[in-house]
Amino acid sequence: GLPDAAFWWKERATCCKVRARRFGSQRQLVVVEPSSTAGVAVLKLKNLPVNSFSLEFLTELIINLEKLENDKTFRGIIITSDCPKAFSAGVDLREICGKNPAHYTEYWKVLQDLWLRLYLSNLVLISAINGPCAAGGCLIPLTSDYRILADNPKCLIGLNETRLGISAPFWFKDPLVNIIGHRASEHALQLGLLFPPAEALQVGIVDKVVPKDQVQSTALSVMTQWLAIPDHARQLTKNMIRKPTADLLVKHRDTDIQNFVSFISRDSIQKSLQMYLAKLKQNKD
Ligand SMILES: CCCCCCCCCCC/C=C/C(=O)SCCNC(=O)CCNC(=O)[C@H](O)C(C)(C)COP(=O)(O)OP(=O)(O)OC[C@H]1O[C@@H](n2cnc3c(N)ncnc32)[C@H](O)[C@@H]1OP(=O)(O)O
Repeated sequence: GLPDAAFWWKERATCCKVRARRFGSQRQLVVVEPSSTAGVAVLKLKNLPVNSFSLEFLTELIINLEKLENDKTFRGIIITSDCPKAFSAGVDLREICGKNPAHYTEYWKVLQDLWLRLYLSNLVLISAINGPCAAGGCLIPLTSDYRILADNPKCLIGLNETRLGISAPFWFKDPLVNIIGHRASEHALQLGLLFPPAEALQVGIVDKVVPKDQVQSTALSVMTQWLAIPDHARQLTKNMIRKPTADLLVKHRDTDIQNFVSFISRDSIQKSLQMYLAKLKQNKD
């Protein structure tokens, strides 16, 4: 529950800061701005070109989320993309291709950290999804409290892992099941479906679809509704609903890492990821 998670966060926060010093990059991959609504921050993902989850980007994202969580002036965060091509292309395939087990272990731990930080956040999280959102990229919307998608045929959203010859981990699957239900998840996950906006709304993977230029303003007005509820009551309720799902990862983190590392290290898996990456590079607009 929360004490466990608090323990993990403290320990992992130190690791994140050490890692951030290691990268020492000048690029700002995450931009946080106060919004026009008091108590609301807008967090912009800016890892060009497609907000793929590199280790450096994940580290910066976690540090920024932690700062907001600990800053009592903030009650809610709107998460959006500052990359014209995508909300997020998910796991950076270069992080899970051609590296060694120690790297895969570190990477997976950090991805778990991000998930826990988001899923158990006390703040109201709203995803303003203004671009395509694939596989691991859905980690942010699926751990948010509310999801708004831009009404554009390019804005596909879903867990398409099977199309890469891999499987989504249980902690991607569980929030999806909680949100869209068992049968729809069974269908979406096995076929690796990427939903266009109208279908995404129909299946329930997003809560609202609006024209792209209204995503931000809609997120702010939805946030106002959520902030009308007293924080302590909303937080207790959120924790009560999410704790059983979160506990599964908190309790099985090490096994999950071992499973991931042995799965991703297989030659056959490496081959299919390399093929997918090569295909992405060929299919240029
Ligand atoms: C016992 C069992 C245990 C189970 C253990 C679990 C197993 C593993 C679980 C791993 C979970 C992984 C989750 C993932 O997230 S995998 C990534 C999936 N992502 C995708 O499929 C999206 C891929 N990208 C796209 O579809 C498009 O790029 C996009 C629609 C987002 C944008 O299209 P656009 O045409 O505008 O741009 P480009 O395609 O030209 O992309 C620009 C450059 O970015 C590179 N790129 C894109 N996505 C990625 C990525 N995910 N990783 C790395 N690089 C990426 C692309 O190649 C272009 O690069 P270049 O400009 O250099 O060519």
